[in-house]
Amino acid sequence: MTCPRSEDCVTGQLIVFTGPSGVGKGTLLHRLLEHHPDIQLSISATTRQPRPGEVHGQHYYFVSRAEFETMVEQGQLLEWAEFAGNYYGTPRQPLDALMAEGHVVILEIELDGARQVRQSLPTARQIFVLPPSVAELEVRIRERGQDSEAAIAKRLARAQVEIAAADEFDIQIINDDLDRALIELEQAVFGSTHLTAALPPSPLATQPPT
Ligand SMILES: Nc1nc2c(ncn2[C@@H]2O[C@H](COP(=O)(O)OP(=O)(O)O)[C@@H](O)[C@H]2O)c(=O)[nH]1
Ligand SMILES: Nc1ncnc2c1ncn2[C@@H]1O[C@H](COP(=O)(O)OP(=O)(O)O)[C@@H](O)[C@H]1O
Repeated sequence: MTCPRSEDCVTGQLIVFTGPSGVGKGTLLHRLLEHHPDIQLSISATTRQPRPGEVHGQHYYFVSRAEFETMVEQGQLLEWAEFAGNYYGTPRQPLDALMAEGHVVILEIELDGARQVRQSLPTARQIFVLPPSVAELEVRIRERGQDSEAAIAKRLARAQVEIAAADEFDIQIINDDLDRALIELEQAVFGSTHLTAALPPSPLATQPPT
């Protein structure tokens, strides 16, 4: 993470980024990293099968259930959870290295994992992304076309529980208009009183800074 004036910069900042399946987490993070390539995304381990276009070691570490259970037994994971019939977890060692280098690191993880991190790393900033409505969430997850009917049903059922927990998080962002949600995410990550003031105006900002 490079900053024009180090005293204005928050380095080694951990961000937890949570939201129901299909809400737009991956889309928002992809756009955020286009504008802020220094931000690091933690690469999770999962037992889910790769989706078309997903690459081992880039999107996830795709592992077997036995391999995942070994990672848990050996304490290799900062947090882990079962979600929609698969395991997901954050490898501890690569995260520790990125944090030691002073990066802004984002964990894109589900609710149970966010709760574990809230206990173990309470200084992590926790952000929850909400859909404009549950109906819109279902439209998005269906139109994405990457999940079976059974998976969609499990994920939508879980979404109700996750949405009900949104107020546990430091910041809530409604992903209705993507550009506006992205500006809110940028400000949530950098802190509206910290880096945004030190950075050139975001190419995303359509409003003059207040
Ligand atoms: N607890 C935890 N959840 C994770 C991790 N990696 C991904 N997830 C979450 O697992 C859920 C399912 O992820 P995925 O199968 O990629 O589906 P998507 O949310 O529809 O893109 C999402 O809520 C992710 O944020 C992890 O390392 N730990
Ligand atoms: N603001 C938005 N308005 C409409 N569609 C969106 C918006 N944000 C994301 N999408 C679409 O919703 C679907 C799910 O987005 P994705 O980023 O895969 O969600 P998640 O990573 O949270 O599961 C994708 O097809 C994406 O193009």
